[in-house]
Amino acid sequence: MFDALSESLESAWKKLRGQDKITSSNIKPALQEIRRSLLSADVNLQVVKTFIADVEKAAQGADVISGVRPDQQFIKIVNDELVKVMGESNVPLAQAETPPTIILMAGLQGTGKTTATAKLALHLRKQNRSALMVGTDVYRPAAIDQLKTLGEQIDVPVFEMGTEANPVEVAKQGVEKAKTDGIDTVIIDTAGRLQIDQNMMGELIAVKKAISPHEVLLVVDAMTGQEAASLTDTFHQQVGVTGAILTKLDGDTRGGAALSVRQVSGQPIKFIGVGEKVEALQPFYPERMASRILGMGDVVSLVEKAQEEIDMADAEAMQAKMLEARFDFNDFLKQMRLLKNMGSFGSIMKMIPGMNKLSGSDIEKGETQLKRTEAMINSMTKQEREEPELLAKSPGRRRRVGKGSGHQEKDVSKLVEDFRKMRSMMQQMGQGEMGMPGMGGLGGMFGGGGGNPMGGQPQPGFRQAAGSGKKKKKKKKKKGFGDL
Ligand SMILES: Nc1nc2c(ncn2[C@@H]2O[C@H](COP(=O)(O)OP(=O)(O)OP(=O)(O)O)[C@@H](O)[C@H]2O)c(=O)[nH]1
Repeated sequence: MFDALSESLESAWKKLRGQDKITSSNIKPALQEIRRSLLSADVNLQVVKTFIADVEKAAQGADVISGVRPDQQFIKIVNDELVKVMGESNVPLAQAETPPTIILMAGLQGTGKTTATAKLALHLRKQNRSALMVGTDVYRPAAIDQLKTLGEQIDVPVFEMGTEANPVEVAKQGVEKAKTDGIDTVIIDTAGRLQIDQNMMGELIAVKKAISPHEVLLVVDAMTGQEAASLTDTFHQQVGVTGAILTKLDGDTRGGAALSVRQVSGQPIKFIGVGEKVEALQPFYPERMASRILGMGDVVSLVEKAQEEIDMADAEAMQAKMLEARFDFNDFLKQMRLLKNMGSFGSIMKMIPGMNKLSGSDIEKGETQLKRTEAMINSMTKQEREEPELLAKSPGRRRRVGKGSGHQEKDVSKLVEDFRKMRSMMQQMGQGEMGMPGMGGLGGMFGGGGGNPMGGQPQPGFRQAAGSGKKKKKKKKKKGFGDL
């Protein structure tokens, strides 16, 4: 089934490919395919409709990006919207200022509530946080036994009062026990029913009222499919949930429930269950789920490709700016952030030929300098970032920026001077000299030539790169830095 879908989606993209830009009419066939794809991934119909409307809106507002084909741009828009709807990644559990943190588990029978209770307890234990699990399912003796077995397995205590007790009382006393024992987090497992039923809801509401939990986690079986939306709605309306755990994602479901749960409740999915074992709990990452819901490997690679093209178009625009000396502090900051996103300064430096012998203290100095530079740029006005000459001309402005960022006027002065030198050097450089498009900015940041906004020693190799002699280029190779 997925293959057939993949083909029809692919043909929809192809139709878009020949267009000049995205328009509301030329994306219609592709939208139809996405709609079909989401429905077959078990996303609720209403949720699909809202999502398609959002994608249409985002596509209409999209600018033409030179060098990027409309189909690539559009698929990226779809992916980004999907990620956006599914919210933040890796949202942590609530933590009470004064322990114990109280977590109430809710959900239908068989969704994996008890297993998820143990998975969470183990997750907390791994973070050196102590946990107590409380079994309030008095209707099924097997439920309490299951919790006790899991508790022994992960070495986490279980509080229970047998099958004659009142669940609200068990929950209250469980919390008291956690307080007395100085436990960090108490997780209350509750009884489920096969379907929503008022007794279950009434009991959950009463337990919640009695213990005022910091977190109410709805456990949803990812195989639930279309039902996930109405189920989430009922739990959220009646009990109020603060997050969800989506279980059984190790199965072959496409995970459309994730989109429904998130969109209906507006609450984050905090974890996913990926197996029966207690270790099989993972943080929720919207990007991964978006790929899974879109379902097809080739769609994922299309998104990656689209991302690459967009980055490349951006890099080319940046390079054109450098060559025309229009490169300003905003661009510089962007390059710095790009560098940060790529990983630690040290790990990137080590990837540069000839730079792998940098000592730990060199790397530390570089990192500190990056932070200082960023702080100074952040203290500049919008106009100053766009026109560095303003700072070059005015000691008053430099003093203000220095003060705002915890530096002295002379530091700002040096940054501006180095930046201007670097920029004029960039202008002199031909594209061939820069190796990869867009990398010139990074070269400058690593302390290019006479201008060195990093504050490190000028790099002879880089300065030579500005020249055009072949001999000089050979020499530079040895030093390595100019290879950038
Ligand atoms: N494959 C898979 N199975 C899971 C996962 N989570 C739970 N299960 C299994 O699903 C079944 C039901 O899990 P339970 O934890 O007992 O479900 P529950 O919601 O507590 O059910 P009640 O106690 O009856 O309300 C068990 O066989 C679990 O091993 C998961 O992430 N993946």
